[in-house]
Amino acid sequence: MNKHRGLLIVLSGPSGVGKGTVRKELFSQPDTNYEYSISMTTRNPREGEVDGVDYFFRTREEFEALIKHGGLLEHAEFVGNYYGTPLAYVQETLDAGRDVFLEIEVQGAAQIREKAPDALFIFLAPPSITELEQRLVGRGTETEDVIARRIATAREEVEMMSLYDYVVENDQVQNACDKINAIIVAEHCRRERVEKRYLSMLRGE
Ligand SMILES: Nc1ncnc2c1ncn2[C@@H]1O[C@H](COP(=O)(O)OP(=O)(O)OP(=O)(O)O)[C@@H](O)[C@H]1O
Ligand SMILES: Nc1nc2c(ncn2[C@@H]2O[C@H](COP(=O)(O)O)[C@@H](O)[C@H]2O)c(=O)[nH]1
Repeated sequence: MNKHRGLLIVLSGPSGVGKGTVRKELFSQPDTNYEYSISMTTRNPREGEVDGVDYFFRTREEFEALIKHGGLLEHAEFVGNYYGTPLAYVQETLDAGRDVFLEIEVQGAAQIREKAPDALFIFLAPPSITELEQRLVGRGTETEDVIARRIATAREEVEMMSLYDYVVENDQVQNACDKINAIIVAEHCRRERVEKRYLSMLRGE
């Protein structure tokens, strides 16, 4: 069994900022050594999305049953659909000493702040709200009405960025990935230093 518990990494930010794009780029790198937690949602799959790969697509009844049975680490209702993080996978992976990467919206991140304050919280910020809107329109996956609701929500979400450990602007995908990787490495080093200091204190050094 591994001595260390894995690190829980939470990447959050408004819809359309590029969380999924950045996450896919991070996970396409051969030396990535954290695991992606696949979320559950009640929204309909977009073209090309696969159940069990992009999301676990479930009905509202199935999702609500899981909430009732404590099967989710966090969950939120976002623009009319439920989204949540299955608890068992996160627990098992962290217990096995592997880092887990979550890509979630801000209400869910706030719940994790309460339950797991030692997680690492990174807010992915857009260069501007205008650019955010252009990205959502350019993605072409939502109706005008849903885009307007997501932008209205985004205006509130960006107010929350000061609650995060780090804010990374997604100006260019590769820049954002490099910064996120550097933050994760730095966080591991910081934790090692804290642990060493604590152990030497216990030994009375
Ligand atoms: N740095 C960037 N510069 C320009 N366009 C980008 C950048 N990052 C992502 N995009 C584009 O913005 C759109 C939204 O990106 P993406 O779907 O990754 O956002 P998201 O934050 O995961 O959205 P959601 O939260 O709705 O799932 C996509 O069309 C993507 O190609
Ligand atoms: N609180 C959670 N939010 C999640 C989770 N998985 C994804 N999301 C976020 O929801 C919105 C909308 O996603 P979309 O795929 O419909 O565009 C976006 O901000 C996602 O990051 C989750 O498990 N919990």
